[in-house]
Amino acid sequence: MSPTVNQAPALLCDLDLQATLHSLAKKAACTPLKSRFSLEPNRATRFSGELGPLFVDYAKHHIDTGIITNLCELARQRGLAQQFNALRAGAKLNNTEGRSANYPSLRRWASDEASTSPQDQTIAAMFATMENLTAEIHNGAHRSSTGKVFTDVVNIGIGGSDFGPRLVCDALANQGLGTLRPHFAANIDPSVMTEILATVPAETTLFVVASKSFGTQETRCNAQAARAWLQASLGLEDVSDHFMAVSSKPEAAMAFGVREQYILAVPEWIGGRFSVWSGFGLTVALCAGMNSFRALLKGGYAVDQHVEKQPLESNIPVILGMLDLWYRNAWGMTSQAVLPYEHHLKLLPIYLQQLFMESAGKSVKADGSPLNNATGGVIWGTEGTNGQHSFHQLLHQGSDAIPCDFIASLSSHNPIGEQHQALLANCFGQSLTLMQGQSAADIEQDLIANGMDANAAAQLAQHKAMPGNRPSTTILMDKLDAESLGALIALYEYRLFASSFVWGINPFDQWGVELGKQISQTLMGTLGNPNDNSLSELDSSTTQLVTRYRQAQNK
Ligand SMILES: O=P(O)(O)OC[C@H]1O[C@H](O)[C@H](O)[C@@H](O)[C@@H]1O
Repeated sequence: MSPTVNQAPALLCDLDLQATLHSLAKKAACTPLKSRFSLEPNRATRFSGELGPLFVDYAKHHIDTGIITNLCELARQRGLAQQFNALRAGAKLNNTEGRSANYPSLRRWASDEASTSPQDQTIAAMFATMENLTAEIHNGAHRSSTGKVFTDVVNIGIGGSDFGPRLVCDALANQGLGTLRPHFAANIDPSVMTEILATVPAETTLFVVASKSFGTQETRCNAQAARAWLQASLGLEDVSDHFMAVSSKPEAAMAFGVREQYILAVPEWIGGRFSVWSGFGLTVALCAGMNSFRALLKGGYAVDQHVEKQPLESNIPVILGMLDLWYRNAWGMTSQAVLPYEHHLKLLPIYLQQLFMESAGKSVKADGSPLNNATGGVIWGTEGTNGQHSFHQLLHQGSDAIPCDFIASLSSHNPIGEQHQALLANCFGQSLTLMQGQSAADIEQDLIANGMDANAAAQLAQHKAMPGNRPSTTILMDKLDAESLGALIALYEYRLFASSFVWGINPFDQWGVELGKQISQTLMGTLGNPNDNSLSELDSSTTQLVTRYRQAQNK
């Protein structure tokens, strides 16, 4: 290894995150990414590692050994290891709601590690109910109101009660894991439910109403619509055989009309966007099998083990979390692209949008004091190669550098000729191009060599030049399955925790979504009631919108 890369800057000795990171970044920016590879022949092995069923390569980042040491030292100074211990011990890290966040305990259930703590017994009871409900549907013990075996499951839920099971069911689709067809209704837009109901058979469709609070407007409306449709289609008043519920408020589910034995109760401390590991995975168990659900947890458990046992410097989720913080706070980067080169991970970007943006979209520390640094940025992306014919232009030549995550499986469940090889060639080619770029001088020379006039070549070369030097991570798995998916989700979860804990924010609450809900409830009355005079209290823009809606109803 070259001594220039190995020279670690002095360890961080103060806690002013912004200032210390800036001085580190200033120094790091002097070495272009591609020259880091020539300076350090072992760079790829040094900055990569196995994480359960995943292989993570983070060598194409603006880092060297010294920077990693410094970032980990910062994490240490901010008490990251203690925070992880507290998380595992069930401390109430979600301080604004007085709840713990012990997600590893859910995944431990799928391991051989036995525990008799009261919390683990509650978890075991939840999964036993889940297993029974699933078995009764699969073996036909629980049938529809007309005595038929169920063929379709509609998960009615939104946010954390939708994204997780939707992602997992889509990821495992077409792997021959189950016979029940999954459908997902989240949005309150009536087109969603209408279109699902047009495709499912009333006699053999089971609705899983998934809502932690059982008070969410979208979910209640969609569940009511489903019930009315079943009653009308089957000519029956009692259609309760077609409903199951997953909730932390079983009494509210019962009041809605779900029978007690079909309610899967989930402990209150499990937050929506972390709930795929819990009873909220019921639709996964129904449609892909309980074994797949267990394998998902096992994949997550492998990451728990890694995070618990590895020192910070070789702790992959911690390093990725610190890189998020590095780019956000020291390089001023505002967004992060998630680019799955695997069709069945196409929902990962929207899953991660909720996980990261609802968790780290905060402007105060956990103790309520103001932050003097930026926190979570924007997460976005789509499946490769579609993005290459669209926003990759901005990734390559736009004025903002955006770190990218490339995620791929090494073999396909659906091979056709060399298509999967071509997919991977595109994936690896994109991260290489983002890093390497191409100078205007090289392009100009090529153009002239191909006969272009020197002036025209000089001008065109400016448009074609690629700045390069753009960082990315590549995450590989042998084949997409429940276990690798579980590891992938847990990796992102810990990565989020690492940056959040170092920032000092509470990543487990989401107060920012509440006011909008209240206002839309008020507007619901205003929109529907022409005699409602509260319009005078609204701004002129909102008044205009409400008036247009009212006029449209009278046309
Ligand atoms: O599961 P529910 O109680 O219906 O909540 C569904 C979703 O709505 C809330 O507004 C939160 O923003 C999400 O974190 C939550 O997952």
